[in-house]
Amino acid sequence: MTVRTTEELVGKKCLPCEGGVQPCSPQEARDQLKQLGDWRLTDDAKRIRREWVVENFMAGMRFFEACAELAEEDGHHPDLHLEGYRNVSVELWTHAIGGLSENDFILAAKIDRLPIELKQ
Ligand SMILES: C[C@H](O)[C@H](O)[C@H]1CNC2=NC(N)=NC(=O)C2=N1
Repeated sequence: MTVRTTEELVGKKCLPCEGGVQPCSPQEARDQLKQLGDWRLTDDAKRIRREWVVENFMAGMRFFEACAELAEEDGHHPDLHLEGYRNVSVELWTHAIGGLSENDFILAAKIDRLPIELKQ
């Protein structure tokens, strides 16, 4: 997988993924993550995850709504978690291949640009 800048990723659209392609390697993922916000590679190297603390529960739900609109637009969907009423985390992986593809980094770059009401 070619490492792309945030600008390049934001300018791309997720491609339908029907499986049959190799997930990107942990090293490729780590190299690509350097271009993004505070995303971490999960221990199994199959997903990327970012966390935020938002102002309140509804701020979390508004952020999820914005993520959902992105996902529907791109046809690629995050795992969304809202725990302890203000702890938001988003996980991205490509289900069809059981690991990471460029789609995940495209969506992460776009999520990084969404408005979010962080806890003051
Ligand atoms: C055809 C289309 O690519 C699939 O239905 C999409 C839908 N959204 C998806 N989202 C994620 N995260 N992984 C997938 O493999 C996936 N597949």
